[in-house]
Amino acid sequence: MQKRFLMCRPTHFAVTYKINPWMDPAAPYDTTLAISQWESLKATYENLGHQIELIDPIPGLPDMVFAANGGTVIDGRMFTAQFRHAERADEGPAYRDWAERAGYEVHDAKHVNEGEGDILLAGEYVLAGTGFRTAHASHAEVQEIFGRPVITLQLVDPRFYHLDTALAVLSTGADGKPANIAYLPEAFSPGSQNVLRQLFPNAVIANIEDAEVLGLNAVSDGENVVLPVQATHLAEELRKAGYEPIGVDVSELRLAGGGPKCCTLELRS
Ligand SMILES: CN(C)C(=N)NCCC[C@H](N)C(=O)O
Repeated sequence: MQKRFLMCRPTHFAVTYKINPWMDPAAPYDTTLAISQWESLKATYENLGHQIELIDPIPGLPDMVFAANGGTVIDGRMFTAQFRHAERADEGPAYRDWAERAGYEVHDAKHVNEGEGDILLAGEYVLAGTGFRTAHASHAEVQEIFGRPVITLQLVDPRFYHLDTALAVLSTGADGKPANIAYLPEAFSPGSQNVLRQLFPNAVIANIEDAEVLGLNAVSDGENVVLPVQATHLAEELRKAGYEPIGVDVSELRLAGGGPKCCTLELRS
């Protein structure tokens, strides 16, 4: 199923502050390598037939490459992001302006939420993470704006601070398969694990080694799943479940705590 994605070239990528456990401002990073890894990710999507839109990177916003945090776009409406940390605050208006210029109906967030980092459409439900970044109060905003049932999921491990570091949507229901996900159970509270088991009895279960290379930060079109090449166990499980795993190396971006999905905001008209 062909998709439309918004991406941001990591021209100004850097690790100069620490807002998640993956980031170490004292460690070396390589912006040139980050750019070439990102170019390969973009080419991977294009080879799969997906359409890519680009937003201009802004100097001084080193995490802007993580476009998935820039908002949530469903049914031609954008719910804007409001970042938890001051270091990323200016990204919200930048993505908002892009959406307005592109003709989306823009709905401004009243509460902290980090876009598709924590808000994922999975069939008839919107799965919404909370615990580290996105405020629980924003889940009600999402439900009101998109008119879809929102399922709150409680994240419990600071390494998996966004929902899309612990859970990937594999099929949406719109791609001819029943909605399905892959996830790391222990990244969620016991109650949330029960909810996920009930809603997705056929989910692909990842292990901690997959999650530790951000393997669940994956992008699926219902058939092909683009994921970090280092997540070999998850790739095998996906293959067994009938998906085609496509490994990409975005290890330089992992130094900031992001993977393929983080670089990819889905635009749903
Ligand atoms: C799942 N998504 C979108 C992400 N995990 N995004 C990466 C954000 C990385 C950034 N340094 C931060 O900590 O906000």
